Amino acid sequence: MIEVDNLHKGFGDVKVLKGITATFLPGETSLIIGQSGSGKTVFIKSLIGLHTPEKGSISFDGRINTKFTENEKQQWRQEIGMVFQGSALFDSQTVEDNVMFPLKMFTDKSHAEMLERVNFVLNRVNLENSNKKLPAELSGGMQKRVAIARAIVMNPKYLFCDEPNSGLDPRTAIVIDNLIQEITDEYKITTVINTHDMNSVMEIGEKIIFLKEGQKAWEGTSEDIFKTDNEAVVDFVYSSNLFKKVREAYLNEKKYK
Ligand SMILES: Nc1ncnc2c1ncn2[C@@H]1O[C@H](COP(=O)(O)OP(=O)(O)OP(=O)(O)O)[C@@H](O)[C@H]1O
Repeated sequence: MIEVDNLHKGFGDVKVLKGITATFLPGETSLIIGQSGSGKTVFIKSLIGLHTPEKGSISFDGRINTKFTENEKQQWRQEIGMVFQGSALFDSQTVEDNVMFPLKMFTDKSHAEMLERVNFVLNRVNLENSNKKLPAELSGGMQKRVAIARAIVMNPKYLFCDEPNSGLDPRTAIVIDNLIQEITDEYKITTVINTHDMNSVMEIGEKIIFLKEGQKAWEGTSEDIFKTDNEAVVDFVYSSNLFKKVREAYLNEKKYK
């Protein structure tokens, strides 16, 4: 479980995060949404320790990240998996080497043991038989699956994804979303995703946190988002005519049931 308490972060005079409090649970996929500039990236960077809070705290199963000893920090880093925008794979390394990288870096497993784990996670993301391929030989969706395999190879407690669907067609995006959600549930990972993708919000929004100008302006599920009359959320999520119509249809259906 990750507990964020009254998190403040700014740069110089610019206040970006203004007192965010939120809880993220194991086995749950949480989405952070909000307009460009609302602070989503600063929030996720704070969670992974790239920004130090000015005020407030972030605790990982009771351990406050700013109070870690060097050893605890090392341990915690190994408990984190990350999927970045654009997959961030090493272009000159094969799929197998990309996925094996964290194991080489953090463990003293034998090559055979590492390979067994790599094959297990590649199989889990439906990418068997691609070990010797280079990223450039794969589609965008397959590259994302390699990135997910690499993120879970260390069996993380916490998974952070920054725009995991960027650059993917809607169908592939749903496959990736569902994969992240399944893995989260299966291995009871605490997963936090930054997204612009409203399809994701509708599909996998077990918990959605809406940021507005650095504050948590709303929290709920994808069910709740249809029903909410929070103006800022409605404005943001239903800025597309298609989603507006979906919402109207949903509300009408509920009314006549
Ligand atoms: N390192 C930094 N130094 C100064 N200002 C920063 C820094 N990082 C972010 N900001 C500012 O913080 C604000 C929030 O930025 P952030 O990147 O978190 O927004 P976002 O919600 O992720 O936007 P987008 O959806 O466009 O990625 C912006 O005004 C940005 O200019």
